[in-house]
Amino acid sequence: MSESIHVAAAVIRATDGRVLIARRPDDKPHGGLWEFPGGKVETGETVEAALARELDEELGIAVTVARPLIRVTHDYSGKRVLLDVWEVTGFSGAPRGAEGQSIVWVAPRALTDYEFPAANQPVVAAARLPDRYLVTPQDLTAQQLLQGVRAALDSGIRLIQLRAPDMFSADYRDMAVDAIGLCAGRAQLMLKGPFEWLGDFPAAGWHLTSTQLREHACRGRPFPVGRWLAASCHDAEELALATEMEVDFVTLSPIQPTRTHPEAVPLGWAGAAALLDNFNRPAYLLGGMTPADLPQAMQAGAQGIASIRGLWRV
Ligand SMILES: Nc1nc2c([nH]c(=O)n2[C@H]2C[C@H](O)[C@@H](COP(=O)(O)OP(=O)(O)OP(=O)(O)O)O2)c(=O)[nH]1
Ligand SMILES: [Mg+2]
Repeated sequence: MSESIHVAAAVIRATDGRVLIARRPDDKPHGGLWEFPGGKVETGETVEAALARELDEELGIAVTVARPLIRVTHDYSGKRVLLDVWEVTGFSGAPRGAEGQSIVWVAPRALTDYEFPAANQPVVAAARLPDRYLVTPQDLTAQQLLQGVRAALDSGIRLIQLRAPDMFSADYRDMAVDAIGLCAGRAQLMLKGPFEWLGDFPAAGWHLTSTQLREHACRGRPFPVGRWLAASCHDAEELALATEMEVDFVTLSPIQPTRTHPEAVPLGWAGAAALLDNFNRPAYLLGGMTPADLPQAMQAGAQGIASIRGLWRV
């Protein structure tokens, strides 16, 4: 296959969280579909320079703050595109459709109402997901857990995994119901438990263990898109299974040595970056991460960090 076309694109986020999308002109490839503004990186140009140039040309704005969000490789019938997507949170000027295209500011959850080119599915997921994924600690009472979830919501956490491996099943299920109620309208809750419970909590997303992933990946997604599906991955093989199963996002671990899994060999930053280079979906780095690690996690190609102790406040 010929070399891929490198494209710089922007998820431009306003202070109220809404994202700017543009309608591709009818006479261009994928005409009429919505897109994240951007265009081809020119020879000798850095991605950041291309991003700044395209957003000036297409929207008349000057980028001041941007960070790497996700890189997606996609084959359009023999034409390979590398979408290099950056999140832009600072710019000067008022965006307008400088090439005559329609533009619209959309709430993240409403992005799924718009039709994008095929490569964009993981980009839309990345635009909807936050940069921190809280995983709840073990060995807590239900009351302590719910108190911690409340504190996390108040501190701005928007994605939470209810992990309670030592809890009896009935207690976990009760707590799941309470946690779903607490998170409603404020955060996305992800449950982790026996595969047979999948259908019992439709308001919650589902986070598969790597064992469940290995066992069930060949059958594809267990439920349609629209409900979040995630998986725990530790190596290239599991990331490939996550792609096969069409999960929405993954955790990749361990990055650093951790107390939870002292025996596991850490991937390190370089190991994580190499794995993510060949993976097309949002990934949270897990294992010894704190919010201070966010910039480095993003540079490594991750959506952000997942953490137990690094994000738990009580
Ligand atoms: N900008 C952008 N391009 C996308 C997205 N999704 C997607 O598949 N693409 C593809 C379509 C094109 O094949 C390629 C980028 O093309 P483009 O038409 O924006 O390139 P450009 O701004 O340099 O335009 P031109 O000078 O070639 O007219 O990437 C997206 O969300 N944003
Ligand atoms: Mg363009």
